[in-house]
Parts: sequence; structure tokens; C-alpha cells
Amino acid sequence: MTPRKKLRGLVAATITPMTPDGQINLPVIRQYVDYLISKQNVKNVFVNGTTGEGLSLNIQERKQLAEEWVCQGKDKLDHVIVHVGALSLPESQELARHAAAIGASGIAVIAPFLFKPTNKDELIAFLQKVASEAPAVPFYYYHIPPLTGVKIRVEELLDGIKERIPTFQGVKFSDRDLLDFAQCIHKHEREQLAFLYGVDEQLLSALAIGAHGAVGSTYNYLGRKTNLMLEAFAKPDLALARKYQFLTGDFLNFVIKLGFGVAQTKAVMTLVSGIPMGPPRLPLVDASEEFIVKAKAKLDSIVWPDSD
Ligand SMILES: CC(=O)N[C@@H]([C@@H](O)[C@H](O)[C@H](O)CO)[C@@H](O)CC(=O)C(=O)O
Repeated sequence: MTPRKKLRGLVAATITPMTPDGQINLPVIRQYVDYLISKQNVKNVFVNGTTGEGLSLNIQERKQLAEEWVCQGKDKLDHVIVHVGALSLPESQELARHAAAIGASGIAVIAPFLFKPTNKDELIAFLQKVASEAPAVPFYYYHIPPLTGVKIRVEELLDGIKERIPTFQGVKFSDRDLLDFAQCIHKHEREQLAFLYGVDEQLLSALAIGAHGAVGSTYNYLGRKTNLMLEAFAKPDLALARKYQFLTGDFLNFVIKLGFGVAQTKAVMTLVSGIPMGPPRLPLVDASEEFIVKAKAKLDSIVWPDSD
């Protein structure tokens, strides 16, 4: 897939649909692609990331999912970014070569998080070994310290990164440290990079400091509302943009208090889209019936500015 457009705007961190017995449910991807485009106005996806349970899948499953998204997204989606990070360097390299071979429009890599890099040079060395396996594919660093425990500041990581990784194209920044994020944007203003924010409930703050877009789980089912927030911000109509952020925040605040993670995201997506996302894979367990009832009631109670 040769991207015609720069990576901008919303990117859905895709969920991995599974059958009730826990196999990946590939036939659902076609419907999923159409749903994202027609109902959520989202035309970029990030496959096999956190929301996609990428690190809980085996290599074969990850390849099959990547292929299906690229194939079903052909001439429909703008970007299919495949997350190829793994704890094992050879596995990550194999996934990178595979993503290149199938025509993914980008690859992303998370920091290894069992044996962790202890400094910037160790992390770059790992990222470089993966990126070099796909020398014609844009490369994104996936920063998610709340899950990896790797807290190397991105601002420092990016210093000189282009010399080591010529395909470096940007960062998916899933952390609340907006000072670090702002410094990345500020220091690389002149380069054609994409700084994508990954804490959906704080996206408006990230837009204010120059985020080029966002990757997140909620854009699967709140993509249309979040796109209206982006439009309001661009106008600029900050009062309206805030309304959307407060309302999506109100929903997330509610479900986070109930206990919210990938399993619950799967349940909410099934509820909203009607597409069966199935159960999560252990150690995650299904969302409770009580959670689903309460989440639905909360979503139904929200009065959005565009439905006035
Ligand atoms: C920790 C986590 O899962 N963060 C999500 C957010 O989209 C998150 O679900 C959202 O902000 C709600 O808290 C994304 O940053 C993860 C993501 O993009 C991915 O699945 O690759």
C-alpha cells in the first residue's frame, strides 16, 4: 500500500475480533473496515497494538491479521500501520519483513518490556534492528510507559534518531506527559513527522500543543464524535471542541471507575457497532454483564452537541 496522504487525523487502534472459542475471527474484518469508514469517518488503522492484544497473539495470527487488514483496506483505508513489536528481536524483525512484503503503510514498535532497555542507546539499538528489516516502510516508535514501564523520555530518544533510523516517521505517544510530547513537536517542527497522541480523554490538550493526530481505542466507536471535535478545534470553535472532549471524557471517566481495559473495549465496540468482537484472550477476561448494562446506559444518556 503506497500512502497517498500524510498520516494525520484519527487512527483506530483496532480490536482483534475473536470467535467464542478464542480463535481470531478474520471474516469480520471486512465489515469492520466498512464500519469504521461509513459510521466513524475513520480511515486509518493501527493493527496488533495494545487494543488488538498484539502481544497475546502468536506470530502466525499477527501475520494473518495484518494481511487481512491490508487486503480489506485496499482502496478504502488511507493507512494501515502494523505494530510489529515483540519481546524477541528476531520475531519483531520477522514481523517487520512481513509487514513490508504485504504492503503495510507503516510499522510501529513498542519498547521491549520484560528485559527493558535502560537507556536511550539500548532502545534505539533495538528499534534500529527492527526498522532496518523494512527499509522502505515508514517507522513509528510506540511509546506507552504505563504498560511497558520503559520511561525513557521521547524527546531524548528522538535526538539524532534519523541518522540511526532513516525511515523514522513519528511517534505514537500513549502517555500523559504533555511536556515531553510538546518538546518532541517543538524540536521537530521543520521535519515531516507525525506525532500522534494516544490518551483519548486528553486529546484536546494534545491538539493545543500541535498533535498531528491520534491513535486510540475509542476511535473505533467514538470516532465520528471525536472527528467533530477535531473540526471544531480547526475552525476554531474551542467551546464546541471542549464540549466533545468533556462528553467523551464523561463516558471514559464513568467506565474507568467501573474497570476499563481491552476486554471492556471489546464489549463496548460489540454493543455500539453490532460487530461481534468476541472475548479477549487470557489473562484478560470478558467484561461483566453489569459493566455492559451500565456502559450502555451511560452512552445512551449522553446528549451530543450535534444531536441537539
Ligand atoms: C492504555 C491504552 O490502552 N491506551 C489506549 C487508549 O486509546 C485508551 O484506551 C483510551 O485513552 C481510554 O483510556 C491507546 O493508547 C492504545 C493504543 O492505541 C493501542 O491499542 O495500540
